[in-house]
Amino acid sequence: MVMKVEIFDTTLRDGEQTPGVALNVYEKLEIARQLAKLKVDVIEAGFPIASNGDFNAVKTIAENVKGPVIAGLARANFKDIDKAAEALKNAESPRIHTFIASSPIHMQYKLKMSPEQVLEAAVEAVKRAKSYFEDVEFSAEDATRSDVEFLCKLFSQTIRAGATVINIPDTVGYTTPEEFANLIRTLRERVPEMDRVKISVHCHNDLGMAVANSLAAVVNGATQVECTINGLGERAGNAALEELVMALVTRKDIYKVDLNIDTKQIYRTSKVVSTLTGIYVQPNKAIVGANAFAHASGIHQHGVLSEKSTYEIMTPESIGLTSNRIVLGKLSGRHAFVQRLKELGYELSEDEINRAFERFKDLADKKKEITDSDIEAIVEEQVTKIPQLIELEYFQTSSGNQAIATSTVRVKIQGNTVEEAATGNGPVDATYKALERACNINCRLVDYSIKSVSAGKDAIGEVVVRIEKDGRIFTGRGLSTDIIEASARAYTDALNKTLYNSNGNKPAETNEEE
Ligand SMILES: CC(=O)SCCNC(=O)CCNC(=O)[C@H](O)C(C)(C)COP(=O)(O)OP(=O)(O)OC[C@H]1O[C@@H](n2cnc3c(N)ncnc32)[C@H](O)[C@@H]1OP(=O)(O)O
Ligand SMILES: CC(C)C(=O)C(=O)O
Repeated sequence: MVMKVEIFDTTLRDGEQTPGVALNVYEKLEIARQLAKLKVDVIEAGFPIASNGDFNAVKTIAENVKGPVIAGLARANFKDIDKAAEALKNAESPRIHTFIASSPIHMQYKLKMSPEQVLEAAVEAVKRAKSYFEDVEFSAEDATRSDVEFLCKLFSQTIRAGATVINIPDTVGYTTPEEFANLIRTLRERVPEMDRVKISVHCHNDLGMAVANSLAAVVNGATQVECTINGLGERAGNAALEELVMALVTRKDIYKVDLNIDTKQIYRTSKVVSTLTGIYVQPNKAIVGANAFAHASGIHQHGVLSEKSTYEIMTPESIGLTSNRIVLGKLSGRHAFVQRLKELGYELSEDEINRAFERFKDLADKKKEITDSDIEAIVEEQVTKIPQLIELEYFQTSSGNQAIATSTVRVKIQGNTVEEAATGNGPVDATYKALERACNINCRLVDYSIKSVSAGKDAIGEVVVRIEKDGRIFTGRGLSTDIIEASARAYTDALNKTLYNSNGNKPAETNEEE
């Protein structure tokens, strides 16, 4: 039988211990709802004794989020446990997570307690928690720097007192995969009671080994892993949920475990957490970083264009992205360049491609990333000029915070003058709708960007739009000191290209008339 590993998400508790992060009740609830969509098994919603805000957050999540077990943290004392029980009482599946440190350093200098006192406090805490709920987790904080004999005693007695989950934290990220694997094996061998509970691990990333240590524990029998979205957490953070999950899924051949997680929700969850915590994800972060599915070098780009699995060990779709990204720059090759030309609707001759590619490489030496608009400009300047089938003759908009935005446009389309009006969600939207009507073209706006290309009050605004028609992308550019006019010109430019293309012209063919 394939072993099941449960995912215990502690973004809302240990993740909130990230310096600079403080989530309010609404933000915590939103994250918890997203974690439920991700189908984590357990949400550790907070530490109810910490503050009234955290108590309310745990209570609100317990009352509103169904599906996962909802856990609340408590030190090994009755005050914390009673408070956690109060916050969790309306949860569908509540769990009290109580902990106390077991390492000589922590017991002597922090708790100022003897091992016997720690043992007694742990057992009493578990019994108290058990008087509220069936599901009780006990953690031996700093387990990886604890005496193994003492850990065995602590786990044996807390299980007998009613713990249903035993957590073995690497609180300070000190252990290594080999050492941690050995610890989990030893505890399972020496504590017979461990067979009847879930064995959990909670690894910190101080030496960058949180995920590797957690995986080593899974191989040795851990059935629950504690982790956070984007690897948030105290100091260097916790094991990153997305990395753990995708390692277990992608290398199922090695780990041979089942998970409940809906991996397609991973990217969205990462975004929600980074937006609400304000902690940005580094671009090269595994799985959810902006570059995790981006290819920048020619040899790799050629590989993935031929067969994605040459350089992708998992699909972008599996984490909820729509596609990978080919980033054009100075290290790109001809294959990727030609592919992008095709995607942009150009069909060039060999000679035209050669000229455009040469210009592309020159530009790429000066610019970090070559955008679609740059490629359009290269092709138009080097290879082709598209005739103006649509000319914007006139436009007028009216809008205001109390008025429905309206726009009237007059265009000359293949020699005929057409006037149309439309309302919209703002003057730009109204103008775009009026232009579509006037030109009788149905298309989808994919991207709109505006930037200033000069300085000062009379700065010129450049609008670049990308529209999709029949699966092809067309880019339009417009310049004006009036941003509505720049927007209207950019859209007219893009519509002109769609019309030219649908008239049966090859978009990049040289046209001598122009
Ligand atoms: C490894 C982890 O990540 S554990 C979770 C860490 N998270 C947090 O600490 C965030 C929330 N914490 C807080 O809001 C506060 O620290 C509180 C409310 C828990 C406690 O606040 P205070 O009462 O002001 O105590 P303070 O934080 O200064 O010191 C911790 C006290 O708890 C004791 N303590 C620490 N861990 C435990 C434990 N597991 N069981 C029992 N007592 C403990 C310490 O010995 C110390 O006791 P003392 O006040 O008698 O000296
Ligand atoms: C409370 C425990 C599980 C913890 O956060 C740690 O040891 O890092």
